[in-house]
Amino acid sequence: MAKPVSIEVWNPSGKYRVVSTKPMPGTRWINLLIQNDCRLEICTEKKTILSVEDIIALIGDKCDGVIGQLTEDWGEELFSALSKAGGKAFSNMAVGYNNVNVDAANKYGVAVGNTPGVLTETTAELAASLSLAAARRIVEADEFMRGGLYDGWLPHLFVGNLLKGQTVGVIGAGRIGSAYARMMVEGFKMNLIYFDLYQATRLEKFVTAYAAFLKASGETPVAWKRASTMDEVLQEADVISLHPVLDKTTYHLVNKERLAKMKKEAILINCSRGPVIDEAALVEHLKQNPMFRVGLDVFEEEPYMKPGLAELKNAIVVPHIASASKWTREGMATLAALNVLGKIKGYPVWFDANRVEPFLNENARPPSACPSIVNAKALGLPSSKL
Ligand SMILES: NC(=O)C1=CN([C@@H]2O[C@H](COP(=O)(O)OP(=O)(O)OC[C@H]3O[C@@H](n4cnc5c(N)ncnc54)[C@H](O)[C@@H]3O)[C@@H](O)[C@H]2O)C=CC1
Ligand SMILES: O=C(O)C(=O)CO
Repeated sequence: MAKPVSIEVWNPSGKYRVVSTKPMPGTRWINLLIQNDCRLEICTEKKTILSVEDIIALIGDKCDGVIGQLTEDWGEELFSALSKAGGKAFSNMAVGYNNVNVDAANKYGVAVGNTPGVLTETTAELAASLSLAAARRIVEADEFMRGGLYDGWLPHLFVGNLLKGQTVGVIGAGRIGSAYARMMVEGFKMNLIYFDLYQATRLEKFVTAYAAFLKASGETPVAWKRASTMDEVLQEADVISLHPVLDKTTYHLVNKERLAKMKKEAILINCSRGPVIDEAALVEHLKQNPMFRVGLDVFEEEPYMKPGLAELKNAIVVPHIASASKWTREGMATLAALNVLGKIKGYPVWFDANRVEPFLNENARPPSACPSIVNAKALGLPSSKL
């Protein structure tokens, strides 16, 4: 696409030109921008992943801010183009921003927004769904039914794992990892082992209190442990879910050697980023260990899967849909738009990116702040005292 042909324009006479590289769910984000004197241009090109050239064409000669997607490569070229067009604001419609070169953004003085918090529970719910689906072999059983193979109940038919009393392992116990851990511990009475660079104090308090509740009710209490190494989690847990950010320290965090340390019948879930797992090594491991199961929402080279993965019955694969609930996706769009709008208006940055609820209340005007700017410190942006 040398020049984008299909663009939807809102509020053509608006003072500030804001570009969204994709249509996004809901209308609140559109209304917030146009009520604040923005001319909004939404790229409606029928092409899933826009190239750097496509986005440069969209930015054009004058652009105050861009709302972009995690599929786009926001590096030197795009931040340079945005800066030349007078833009000082970019927001990913995602909490993860491994597609963004923040150093390049800093160089051009462009604020980089992301959308934390609004997708925490939705993403954790998908990780929990994949855990259950893998443990109880739901996808295989569904295919079996639809294939007309069911000819009556049998004692051995699709026998899976009981989660109750087993151990759930979480790697990266931040917002999403902690929410997932709470769901699995409270929902299925699993014990918890986690590994993170930081202590997950609130999560530990929650599991301690829940264990006390179970004990007082005459039930076996759940237990928790903060592992001092990731390998401890891999060796001890029955279900392991990956929730770290993707950076240099987490690239291929789960590789051939680490897979070999896991239990033969373990379940591995990935709703973080594909490259956290060495996917080729995973395919080999799945082939060698038919009782080992995985639930994957993300892939090393999206939208592709490594050869062999699609044929494996012990793998459940879904197309990066962990944050795909209506409320969450509309909220992500709102946060992304408010990041860009806030920077254009010169608003300060919200004091706590973990508490973005005031921006999501549809019945109230959002605070005059940017909800979450990841390079606020580097750019010396003021913080909101609200
Ligand atoms: N599949 C999907 O649709 C979605 C994927 N994500 C991914 O999930 C990631 C996590 O999101 P949040 O929980 O909101 O972020 P967060 O920042 O609250 O949590 C990330 C955690 O990873 C930990 N961490 C960093 N390096 C680590 C390492 N080497 N080993 C162990 N832990 C490490 C951090 O200390 C932090 O606690 C995002 O960065 C994004 O890539 C997020 C939402 C939806
Ligand atoms: O927010 C993210 O990081 C995603 O992967 C999409 O929800």
